[in-house]
Amino acid sequence: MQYVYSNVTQSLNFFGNSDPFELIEEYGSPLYVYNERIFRERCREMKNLVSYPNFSVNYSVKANSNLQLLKIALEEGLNVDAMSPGEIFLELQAGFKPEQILFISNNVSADEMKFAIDRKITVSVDSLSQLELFGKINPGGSVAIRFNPGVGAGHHKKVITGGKETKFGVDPNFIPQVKEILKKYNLKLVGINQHIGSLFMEGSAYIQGIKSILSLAENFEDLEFVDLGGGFGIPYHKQENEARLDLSSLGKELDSILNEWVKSYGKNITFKIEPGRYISAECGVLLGTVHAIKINYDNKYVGTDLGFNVLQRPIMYDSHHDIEIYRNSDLPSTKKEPVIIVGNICESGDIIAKNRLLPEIFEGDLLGVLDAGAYGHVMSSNYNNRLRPAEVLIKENGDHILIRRRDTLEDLIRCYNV
Ligand SMILES: Cc1ncc(COP(=O)(O)O)c(C=O)c1O
Ligand SMILES: N[C@@H](CCCC[NH3+])C(=O)O
Repeated sequence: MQYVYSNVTQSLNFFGNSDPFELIEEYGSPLYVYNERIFRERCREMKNLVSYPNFSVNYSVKANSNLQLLKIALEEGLNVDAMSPGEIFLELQAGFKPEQILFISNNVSADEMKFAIDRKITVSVDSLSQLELFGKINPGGSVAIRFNPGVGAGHHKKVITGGKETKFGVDPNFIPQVKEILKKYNLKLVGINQHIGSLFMEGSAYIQGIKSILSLAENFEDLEFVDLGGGFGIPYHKQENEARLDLSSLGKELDSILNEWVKSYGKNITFKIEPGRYISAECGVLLGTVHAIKINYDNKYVGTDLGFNVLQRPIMYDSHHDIEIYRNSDLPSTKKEPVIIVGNICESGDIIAKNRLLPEIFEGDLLGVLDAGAYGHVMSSNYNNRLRPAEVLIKENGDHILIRRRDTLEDLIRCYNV
């Protein structure tokens, strides 16, 4: 097999003892492939972000909740956040204890809130009405609150979750009402949290957000934790040598802010962070197959099985993913040309890469979509009644194992009443 374009995965020995053609032959195309070594490395980098002792890395499993990866995160000493009863269910299945889970709820039903409370999982609510609901369900209980101190950041407006234009968090102007509701239901506020948004590549907005949430925390006595949120970015433009987020200087800055703050607060509370993408994006490559090449008017289209049912990020946020080309024949690619890489879904927005300058691609080539381990499979769907791909793990010894099977046609009719 030749790496026709880009050797990012080759230099990482990403596919271990196999090559993409062998994996596709065994598990079908398209296919999500995860590298265990890289996943573990990212867990450790986050754990070592600061030297402040009471520090918890809560993996935000919405990025990738494959059960096998959750078990590895648990082995690495991470805790988790959850956004839904489904995520809680998976986390408990993976072996996390209730005290390792923070349910960061958003507009949940009473039953969903009860689901967490019954399992002794801390619930963070993000509106006054949900705080009232919590108080009615669990008077005298312990609760956390998500605040929105006004700072937002992210790679796209759809993923900015702090500031004035988002549904998330409680506006700090309502702190008096928060206190009234806490008192009314005799609730103990154990923690506060925020999340400014997803994907920052330099730490200034994150630090600004932390300063805001810490100054807000001073309104409350005897907190047990402040959760600073996630959003740590990864370089999606590896083929152009994009720099990594400088974790070392971010960690130093954090350490000095946190140590200083606990001194004035008078208690060594726990600080939590909630990274999702940073933990799982780079351990994942989505493999797909080129089935057709065509020229429509002036555009050259590369037709693949990588529809937006499989990876939604490009259609949803115009996100960039680097693409590698693998070939099992001697066909030469002599020139680079702009191509539009498309999937097999019945919508003209079904584009995975627009006007990408790549060496000539042929039918039968495989493509590797890099950094697909976060918000990849979890956001995939059965649109057009296509089957969601299998997920395979390249273990640390280089062998591969199937960690989620591909959908079957029978799966498509499983929920119908016929
Ligand atoms: C509340 C919350 N925490 C954590 C995350 C994880 O974000 P990221 O994957 O950017 O680290 C998200 C997603 O943006 C989120 O909404
Ligand atoms: N799904 C988004 C990130 C959103 C994170 C959840 N709040 C992405 O793919 O970039």
